[in-house]
Parts: sequence; structure tokens; C-alpha cells
Amino acid sequence: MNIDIPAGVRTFSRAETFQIKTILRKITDTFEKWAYEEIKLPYFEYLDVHKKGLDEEIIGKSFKIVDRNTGDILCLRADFTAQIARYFSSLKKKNLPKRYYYTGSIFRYVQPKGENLWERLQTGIELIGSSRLEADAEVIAVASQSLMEIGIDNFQIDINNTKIFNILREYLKISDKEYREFMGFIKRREIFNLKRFISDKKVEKDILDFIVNIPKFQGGIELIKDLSSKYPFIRDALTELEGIYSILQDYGLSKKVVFDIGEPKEFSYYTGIVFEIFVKEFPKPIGQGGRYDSLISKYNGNVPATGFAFDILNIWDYMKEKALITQQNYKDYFIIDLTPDKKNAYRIGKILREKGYKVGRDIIDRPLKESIKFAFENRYRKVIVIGLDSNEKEIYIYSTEEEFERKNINEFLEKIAPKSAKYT
Ligand SMILES: N[C@@H](Cc1c[nH]c[nH+]1)C(=O)O
Repeated sequence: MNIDIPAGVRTFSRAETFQIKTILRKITDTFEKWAYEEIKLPYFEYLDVHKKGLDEEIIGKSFKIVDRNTGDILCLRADFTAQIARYFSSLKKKNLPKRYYYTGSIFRYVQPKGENLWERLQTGIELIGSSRLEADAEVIAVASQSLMEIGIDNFQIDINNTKIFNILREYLKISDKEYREFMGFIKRREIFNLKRFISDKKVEKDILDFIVNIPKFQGGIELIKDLSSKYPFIRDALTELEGIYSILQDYGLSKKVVFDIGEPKEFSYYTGIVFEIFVKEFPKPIGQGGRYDSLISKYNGNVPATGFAFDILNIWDYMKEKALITQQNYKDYFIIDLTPDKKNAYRIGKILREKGYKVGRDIIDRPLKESIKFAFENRYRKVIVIGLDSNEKEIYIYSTEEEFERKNINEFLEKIAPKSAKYT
């Protein structure tokens, strides 16, 4: 019998799931502190509708399914931002700003090799309704605070402005296809190909000089100021970068910022400030986002927006690698009731759970010693044994396999304080 799973998917063990869930919980708690509200989006979209907001390349990698009733082609969600834009467009009452967050997988085909999965777990936010730089800065601040909450503070935010490329595109008057080729050269930092690309075009000297040097433009705020004096044709876009830097300074985050003009983004829906988040000594970005002021208009309405998403499995991989994950999934009490009638077990369990404790019951017949051993091996902090001697009102509370205390049931239950720790 074949019990395999497809190459592009994987199961996460209970220990792995706990680690991932702990990361997610801390991040989404941070989102909530900034007043973002959760929204649950469907796995399926109509291909035609999802396509409106996404690049051909991404749609090409999406998983398609046929609606068996109507014959319509559906696809599995390939991007949350396009879904949110579609959803927002459908709202009758669009009171602004809207602050949404989401958690779930996006699905895109990749050659299933090693850790390449078809399913990518993301959690992210979208801030809809403001074209102010303050909105772009808020999104970056939320991302930064979320990372600090999970114990990552050596991150770097690579910021860029898509407007620079839009100006070049208009200036060069190139087709979509040529533009994609051009952006590919920039992304792969292929200076030789960039030179070749513009060699047959009539380009002013300073613009030409800018283009062939794009891959090298990586640095701090001085770089942006310098570019601004050298290349007036992109000054407005650079002024935005200076503006966002100044707000991030107020947030105390300017030390995290690097400008990387040679790093364009994956989605063509971006229209302004874009960014990627990296951590030192880890090759993959752990989050990315940016402004998408014309995406919503592809569906209905015309509202500016910005947002970002974390790649949770990249964060998890990094945290494992750096031993930043220390928490274990502990449970509080394991109740073993040796009496034929289990009423005391049910009563004690109920009260402890009401006070916020995690309580499990031993429901397997085996020698007491083995049950106790099982409990500590399986991360219960304490074991309660009922009916160990003839005094029905007393219980034994084990804190290790050997050490225990005898307590009167009612006294124990009266004294026990509600559990307070949040993530344990
Ligand atoms: N959807 C983008 C991230 C993003 C959210 N909002 C804006 N951008 C991604 O998956 O990379």
C-alpha cells in the first residue's frame, strides 16, 4: 500500500507545529496591538479573477482545478494581497483606513527538490486607504516589532522605490516583454546585459550612467542624497525614500535600513516603496512587502494600499539554525485515577482547566510507575494520582518520577491560582 505524500508538500510533526504556532502567535499578537484585524480568505479563487491582480508568471505556477458543477477554472490562492484587493473591492462600505491581517498558505508550483514546497506559509498585513509615507513606515514598523517579539533583532530592511523603474520604463518606452527582460538583468545584477540592452536606444548621458550602475546602488541614506543630486530625473522617488527614512528614524528603526536600488520586487502590482527583510547569515528573505496603489482598481474602486507578508517557514528555519527556539510544548497536569469511579479525576480536571491549566487524563491500563514515566516523558509538568491509598480525600502530586506531595483535594483546588503565563 502506498502511503506517501506528494513531493511538494510536507507534514510538520507536533513539535514542529508547536514551534511554528508559537512564532505565529507572537507575530499576530503584535499585529493586533497595532489594531489589525484578522480576515480569513478562501483557498480557491476563480482563475480569471485572481489573474487580474497577478503577473502571468505567478499565475503560470498556480494550481488549477475545475469546478465540477460549472466547468469554471479555479485556482488555489497564489497570493494573499490580490485576494484582499478583490475582497475589499466587493465591500459596499469602504470606511478607511482598513487594517487586515491574515495567516495561511499560498500555493505555487516549484520543482519539488529538497526544501522547495508548493505550499508557503505566510502571515501578513494590509493597510488600505492611505497614500501617506506614514502608512509605508507603519507597515515596516509592524514588521520590525513582530520580529523583535520573537527574539530576532539582527534583521535588515532593504528598501527601494518602484517609481524609479516606472520612470525608466516610461523614458525608455519599452514593451512589457522588454521591461521584464530589463528588470531581470537588474535583479541578477548583470551589468553587461544592461549595457547591451540600452546600447541601441537613445538615452541621455546621466540616465545611461544611472542605468548601468543600478546594480551597484546599495547603501545608507548618504547614497540616496548623493543619487538625488546626481540624477534629478528620479529625485521625487528618492525624496520618498528620504521621507520614509526620516519616519523610521522617529520609530527608532533607521539603523535597520539599507537602500538597495538594484533589487526590484517580484510583483508588478507594486507602485511605490517596497522592501525585503533579511537576517544576517541567512540567504533567504524572511519577509517582503510594499505599496500597491493601483491593484484595487484592477477589481473595483481606486484606493491606495500597502502591506507585507512574512515567510514563516524561513523564519522558523532561521530560528532553528540559531537555536532561538527554546520553548517546549508543556502541559500542566496528568491525572491518574486508580479508583473504579473516575469522578474525582473529572472534577479536578474541570477545575484546573477552568483556571487555565492544560490537563490530560491517563486512560490506559498499565502499572502506575509506567503511567508516571509516560507523563514526564511527554512534557507534563506534574502528575496527580487519585486513590493511591484508602483516603479518598487525598491525592499525590508528583513533580518528578520520585518526588511527590500528599494533599487534601479540596484544599489543593481552593489554593491553586489561575494560570497567568501567556505562551506556555
Ligand atoms: N503578497 C506579497 C507581500 C505583500 C503584502 N502586501 C504587499 N505585499 C508577497 O507574498 O510577497
